[in-house]
Amino acid sequence: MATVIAPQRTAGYMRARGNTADVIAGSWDRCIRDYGLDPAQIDLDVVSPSTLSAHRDELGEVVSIARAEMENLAAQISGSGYALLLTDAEGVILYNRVEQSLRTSFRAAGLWDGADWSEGSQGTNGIGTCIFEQQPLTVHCTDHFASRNTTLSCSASPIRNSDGALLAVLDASSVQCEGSRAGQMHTMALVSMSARLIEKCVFLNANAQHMILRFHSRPEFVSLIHDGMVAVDEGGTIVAADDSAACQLGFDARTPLIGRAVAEVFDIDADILAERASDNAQTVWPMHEQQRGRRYFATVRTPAERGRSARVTVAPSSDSALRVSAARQHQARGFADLAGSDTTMAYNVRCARRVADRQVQIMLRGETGTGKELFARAIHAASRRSASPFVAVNCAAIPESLIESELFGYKPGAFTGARRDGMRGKILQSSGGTLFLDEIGDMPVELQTRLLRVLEEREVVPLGSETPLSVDLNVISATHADLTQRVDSGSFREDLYYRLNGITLTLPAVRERTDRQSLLRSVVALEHDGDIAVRIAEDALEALVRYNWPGNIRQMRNVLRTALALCDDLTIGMADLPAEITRAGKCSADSVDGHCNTSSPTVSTSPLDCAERAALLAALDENRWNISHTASQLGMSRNTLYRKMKKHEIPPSRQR
Ligand SMILES: Nc1ncnc2c1ncn2[C@@H]1O[C@H](COP(=O)(O)OP(=O)(O)OP(=O)(O)O)[C@@H](O)[C@H]1O
Repeated sequence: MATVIAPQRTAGYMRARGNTADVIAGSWDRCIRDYGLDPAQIDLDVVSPSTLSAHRDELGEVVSIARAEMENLAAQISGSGYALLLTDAEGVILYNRVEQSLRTSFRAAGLWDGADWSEGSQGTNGIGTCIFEQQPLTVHCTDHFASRNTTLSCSASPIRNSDGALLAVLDASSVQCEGSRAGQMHTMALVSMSARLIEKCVFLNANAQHMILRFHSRPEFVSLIHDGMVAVDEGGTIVAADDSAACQLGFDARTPLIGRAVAEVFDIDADILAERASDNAQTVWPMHEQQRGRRYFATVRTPAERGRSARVTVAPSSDSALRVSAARQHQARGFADLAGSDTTMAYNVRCARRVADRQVQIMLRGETGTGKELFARAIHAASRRSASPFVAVNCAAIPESLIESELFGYKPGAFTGARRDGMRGKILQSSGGTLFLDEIGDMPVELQTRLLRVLEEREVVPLGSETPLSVDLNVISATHADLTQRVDSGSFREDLYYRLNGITLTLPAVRERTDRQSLLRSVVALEHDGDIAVRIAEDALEALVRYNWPGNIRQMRNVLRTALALCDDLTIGMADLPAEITRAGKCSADSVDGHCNTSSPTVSTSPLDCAERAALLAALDENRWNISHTASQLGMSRNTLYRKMKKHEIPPSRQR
């Protein structure tokens, strides 16, 4: 018998059918052709309690990891009328998180433990279609195939195991079809972030017996949801990798990474990894990828049998980039503290003081961790705006789909998943004060257009509203990238670039600063709040000054914080510093840039050895510290090169 589709729904279906690539149209097609479903005749299948319990057992600890994250997510969307659901890969709901007052309506809609929401059973729906497509998606109102489900709006994201196979689905559903499909983007982004976080925990637990390398091109993103993770066995072979690792390294899938030696992919091998692995994996190391020499930062976690218990679950307030960014420490420091005796910093402070109150938009440039945000806070504190808020937004840390609502805010009920009372965006929150837009180069182009309009018209229109609100906006922006290149490539609007760039101040990297000693002392003072002064032993101070600090002041703070915790009698010595830094201290006084130049007092001082060492360093520099390229230029194997570097105490990656 032919499937009958109600007339008002046929039009929507036919429109969708015009686009065969559309996932909803594809799903409707399957419902009719493959599953033989009739939209008016779809009943709910519910498994028995014993079958439900068997489904839960099969997923094991994934259920408890997911439940912990669902608590966090529920706190974020509370009051928005959404239920959170966890299903297995067959579409059976294993666990629900629904507010007490909404339980009856969700139960009536079939969004309850034991119900089967696979596509073959319920037709097109968030859970079932997500399982088929294996990608995050929203199925909104009449996108649903079954007539009985057209009041639902569901955003679902797959959860994969460490081999990439589908394990479960996390879904946020509403039983009241409100707003547009596009309005679900906010909910979709939150659900996807939670699903990624659950996958991270699953990956760590599944590979507890291996070393885990977590990496990102920016040090502050290491150990957060966007970092790449690879598991490496004792022999140095990559045994598992996640999608983010593959994507950062330029692969379409994880498979090309599996089975490869870690030393083929990065300029590190199993020995170096084992040396760097630690229980808590707090130390962030620089390393380079072999193919193009791209630099990353990484932590290495010890295998479970050598470290403490390695079972991982989601912390009560999970570590998404958003939350961490908000928690960053930025104790106020005035210009006087920041300038030091470095001439570039002194120039920056002089310029900033002059323009702070002159309606000149300041753009700060500098490598990561050079103190751009702290500098922006100092500008704000020195300006007439200091009594009003300083509001910081890191455009790179917020998923693209959330930047708009974060910046411009939204009206109550602007989209489902939104807070009931709406939200004043960061632009309005900063009115009268200063809006600090960090990593402005990562702002999507459409939002650049909206920001430009706000800057020109001094009015902001929150999402879902038509009423403009006036705003007294002062923007300080920051970037580590060369924005002129982005302007040339069309990914950054030229008019916005000139609007924001009244003056550019470039903060020097630590290795370029001439006041490294006083900077170190100032950071120690900041980290140690007791009355008694902390001493730094002479050799330790020399090593700290000589090291070239790729992560700049942020890395300096981390190293000194650990050293302060480890040191005896409030004296930081060589033993309290990481090996990378003490190696720098062993170099001769004429070393350059924190790595040894031609000789090392701890190894042979024979002229032949010194010459070999100098030749190795020159070749490594020439090849941007790419081990494969250097080895092939010198006509030796990578292993021989590593052995020689070890002999001459040359660290495996240049600390840039
Ligand atoms: N002069 C300073 N003295 C002491 N600590 C500092 C100084 N400058 C920066 N810091 C600290 O270094 C860390 C990094 O600073 P900040 O976040 O301002 O750098 P950033 O350049 O904005 O980094 P990113 O580009 O990665 O966002 C912070 O913890 C900050 O408090």
